[in-house]
Amino acid sequence: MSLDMPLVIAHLGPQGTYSEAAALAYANWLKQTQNLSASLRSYPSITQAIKATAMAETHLAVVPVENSIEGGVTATLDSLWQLDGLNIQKALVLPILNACLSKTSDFSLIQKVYSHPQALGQCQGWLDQYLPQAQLIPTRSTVDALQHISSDLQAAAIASRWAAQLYNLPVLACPINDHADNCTKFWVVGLASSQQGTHTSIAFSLPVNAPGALLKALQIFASQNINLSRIESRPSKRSLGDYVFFADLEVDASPSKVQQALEDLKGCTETLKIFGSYATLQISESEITPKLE
Ligand SMILES: O=C(O)C(=O)C[C@]1(C(=O)O)C=C[C@@H](O)C=C1
Repeated sequence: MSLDMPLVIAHLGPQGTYSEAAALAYANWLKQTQNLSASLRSYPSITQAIKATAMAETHLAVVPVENSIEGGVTATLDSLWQLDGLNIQKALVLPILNACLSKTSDFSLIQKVYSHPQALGQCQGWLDQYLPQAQLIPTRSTVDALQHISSDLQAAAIASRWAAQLYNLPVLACPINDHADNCTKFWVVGLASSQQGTHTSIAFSLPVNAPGALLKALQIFASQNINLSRIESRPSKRSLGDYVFFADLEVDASPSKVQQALEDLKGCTETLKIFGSYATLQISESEITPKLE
């Protein structure tokens, strides 16, 4: 990969996923603010998109990290814990308006609903109310769900309205997410170091599974008056009850205090990963669906 070549951005594909929309919004932002051109490259899984960037096959990856209804995207958190060298360059927050797509307009005919597990979870209440008879089937992305409905009148898929438009499929209902303000945060990750921004993200494991071990780590932030805007645990996969903790720290007012806190944190964690500091871009519905009225 040479520095002269246009930026390549990895994302979960195929064409028409929310991840592609986030990657496009970021590419547009790069063009407008830095006159940089970027091309997108789609991968069959979030893990593969992140790995491609860790191995320098692409410059960046745009991956979902957290949804306002469903919470953390485990493939992203687990990959960032396992791989080395990646830093968060930017966070993007996208509104997510899910649509129910099907070739039938008769709800009572639908026996199967396909989608990405995050999208199925975001519409759980709607599915229970309108399609209680349907079996919910997870797919690798919202767009991967669409192949199942092209010839099956008993199937529906959950995807975006622009995916419906792109693949010429009818929208039965939209939006169907259980909360109107449904949004997903994406991280732009890359190998470059990132030191400026409003938030710093970290992940750590504890040396002992003993009373007070987590408290001791968190006390460092409390005593430096650093607010945590998110804390989340994932199984370490070593043994039952052993966890890795992911935290986002607000750095705005006090980058030097955060620096000091991270130094102190090294002393009471087993492994500490620092993913860098970054700013957040809010993307509006009109920026990601330019072709829809
Ligand atoms: O399947 C897609 O379209 C994706 O981009 C993945 C994904 C996710 O993993 O959270 C992205 C945003 C939405 O929350 C739903 C699904």
